[in-house]
Amino acid sequence: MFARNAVRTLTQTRQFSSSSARGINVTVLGAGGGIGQPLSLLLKLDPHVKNLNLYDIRGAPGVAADVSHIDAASEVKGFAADKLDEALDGAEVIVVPAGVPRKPGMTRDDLFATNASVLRDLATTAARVAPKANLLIITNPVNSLVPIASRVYEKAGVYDPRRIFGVSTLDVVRATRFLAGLTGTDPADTPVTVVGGHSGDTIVPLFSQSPSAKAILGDKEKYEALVHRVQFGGDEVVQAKAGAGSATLSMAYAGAKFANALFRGISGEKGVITPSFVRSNLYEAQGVEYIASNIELGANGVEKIHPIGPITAREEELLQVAITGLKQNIEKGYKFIE
Ligand SMILES: NC(=O)C1=CN([C@@H]2O[C@H](COP(=O)(O)OP(=O)(O)OC[C@H]3O[C@@H](n4cnc5c(N)ncnc54)[C@H](O)[C@@H]3O)[C@@H](O)[C@H]2O)C=CC1
Ligand SMILES: O=C([O-])CC(=O)C(=O)O
Repeated sequence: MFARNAVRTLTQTRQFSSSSARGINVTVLGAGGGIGQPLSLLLKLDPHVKNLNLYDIRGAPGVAADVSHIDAASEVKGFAADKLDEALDGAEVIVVPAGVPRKPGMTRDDLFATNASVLRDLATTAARVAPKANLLIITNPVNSLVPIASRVYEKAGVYDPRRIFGVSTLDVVRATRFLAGLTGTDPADTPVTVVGGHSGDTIVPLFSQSPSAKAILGDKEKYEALVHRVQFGGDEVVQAKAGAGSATLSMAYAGAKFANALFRGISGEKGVITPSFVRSNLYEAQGVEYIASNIELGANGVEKIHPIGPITAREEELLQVAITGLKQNIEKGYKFIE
């Protein structure tokens, strides 16, 4: 009796929604890591996924053997270091958490020296083997690595700006959770849009667009503390892990959540809207070619970039600070690739 109920409950409360599931081929690059392992687990549970290829320079076949025993429909395969082409063959969505994480005292930009080459090399192969796949970049610094990947695809003659995403969903998840913690509401009822980039003061939560944040907006001290916590939430985890890395579980959740939104868009669901760091003309006039804002996802990736919408004078100030930081981060990426 208990077992039957438990099984039914598990099936009925699938983690991610699937109004229109169709089989999608997904490859994870960096699947053996702190994010890669739980992310692979969550992708295995997503009913949109048909084939799940797990690649890493270390340990992917083991992770794949483990995840493949889970009783979900998708087929899981593991690929060792010298099998990158095979891992990418036929991919429609590529999720990349490959690279080094921060230790206390480091900024995300300090990861550039190592991760820029990792991303450039993986993107070069992805552009050759699966040029039409959607590329979801989790690796930091996102603000610089999305421009690098874009240039790699441009040089390969296969650039489609609608298909390269910087995953900034963890900022949305944090803003939503932290606000709900203050207001006592269910996070599901208090979504927050976060725009800008993914590091420190380039992260701009738009609490004025969340009705439940009204009381917080009126309390300057509380509001500023909340904004700061969203902008530097990553540091909180890095410090608490004390040298053992940065956010992995919440990031795996955020990565799987964004991937699920993309899967739904690809599968034909209308009105799937969430923030992501993408090529955008919203602030091009100010010299910024990439920025996170709400985007609508569809068959070809980014179907529509939504405007920032009405914001407060303080949010406009935060956005201008973000734009200054983003310009430098993007320029650094471009310089590296040239
Ligand atoms: N976008 C976001 O919101 C977030 C991004 N991150 C970033 O995600 C990245 C990964 O973090 P963790 O999983 O904690 O690190 P980790 O060190 O636990 O795992 C990274 C994995 O990447 C693999 N790897 C390294 N070079 C590779 C290559 N050339 N090809 C394939 N795999 C390769 C490693 O073998 C390792 O298994 C870091 O750069 C981190 O800063 C972390 C949290 C949030
Ligand atoms: O803080 C880090 O280095 C990892 C990250 O991007 C986050 O947790 O938002």
